[in-house]
Amino acid sequence: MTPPNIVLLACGAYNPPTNMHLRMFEIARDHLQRLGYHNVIGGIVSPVHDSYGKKELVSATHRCEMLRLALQDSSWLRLSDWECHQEGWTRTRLVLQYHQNHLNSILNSNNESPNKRQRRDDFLWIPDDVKFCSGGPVQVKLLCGADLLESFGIPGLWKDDDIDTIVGQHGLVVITREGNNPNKFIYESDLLTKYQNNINIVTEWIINEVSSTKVRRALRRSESVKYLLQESVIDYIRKHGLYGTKDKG
Ligand SMILES: Nc1ncnc2c1ncn2[C@@H]1O[C@H](COP(=O)(O)OP(=O)(O)OP(=O)(O)O)[C@@H](O)[C@H]1O
Ligand SMILES: O=C(O)c1ccc[n+]([C@@H]2O[C@H](COP(=O)([O-])O)[C@@H](O)[C@H]2O)c1
Repeated sequence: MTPPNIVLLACGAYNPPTNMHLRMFEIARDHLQRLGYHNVIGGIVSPVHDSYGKKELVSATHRCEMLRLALQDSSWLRLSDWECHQEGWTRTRLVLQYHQNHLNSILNSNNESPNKRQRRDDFLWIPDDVKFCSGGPVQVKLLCGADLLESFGIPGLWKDDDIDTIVGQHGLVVITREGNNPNKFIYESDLLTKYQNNINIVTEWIINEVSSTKVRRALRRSESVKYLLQESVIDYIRKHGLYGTKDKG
């Protein structure tokens, strides 16, 4: 059987997007390549809908615009504003399924008519040097930090069925994060242990505890955030006076 082509999808608030949000994709792809998966063909960043209602969340318009700027130099990562344009918040399982179905339907129509490929924006981001037409379908895996994995254990937050589908059918790539212990968390969960082969833990040795919360705090206090975010994102934040930067020059 032809192995599936892997697309990594990360979801979150991106309020604002930090360099670590981008780095996650790079270290995940490196890790998978070292394990012999040379078929990681793309990465999707999917910011959450405004109605998710997280503290201090700026509008999806701003978050999408900041992500667009942050991703503009990447050849293999793209923003998806699909989640933001839905009527309300969408569960992550459905986001993964939407993208997987969407990419596979493009792939199928692409097989029928190669010219169609040129016309589909969605496809243009897949690097040309990737042997995408190996025939395998696309499998969209969830890329997340270890804190998101551990949020599976918060009572009532995620549906058990959704966790089953996300881990069993899509798969997880988890980046370690200070203060979390994903291996122990998996060990303590029967469900996650059952699907252990579908979970890749990527150890981030260059510990980088940047978080959007800390960046917002620094901005509010007029402290520098240079090198934590892309320059273009910092300019955007200042231009629009986001996160308390209004009137601070
Ligand atoms: N420093 C980091 N190390 C590992 N994963 C991270 C890091 N920062 C963010 N992530 C991951 O990025 C994804 C998107 O996260 P999110 O937008 O909630 O960022 P955040 O910095 O954790 O935000 P906030 O501080 O506002 O809660 C999540 O899977 C999260 O675990
Ligand atoms: O699908 C779910 O049930 C689910 C439950 C909690 C959080 N999520 C997603 O996890 C992402 C990060 O959420 P948070 O609260 O850790 O910033 C965000 O994209 C949410 O849509 C998803």
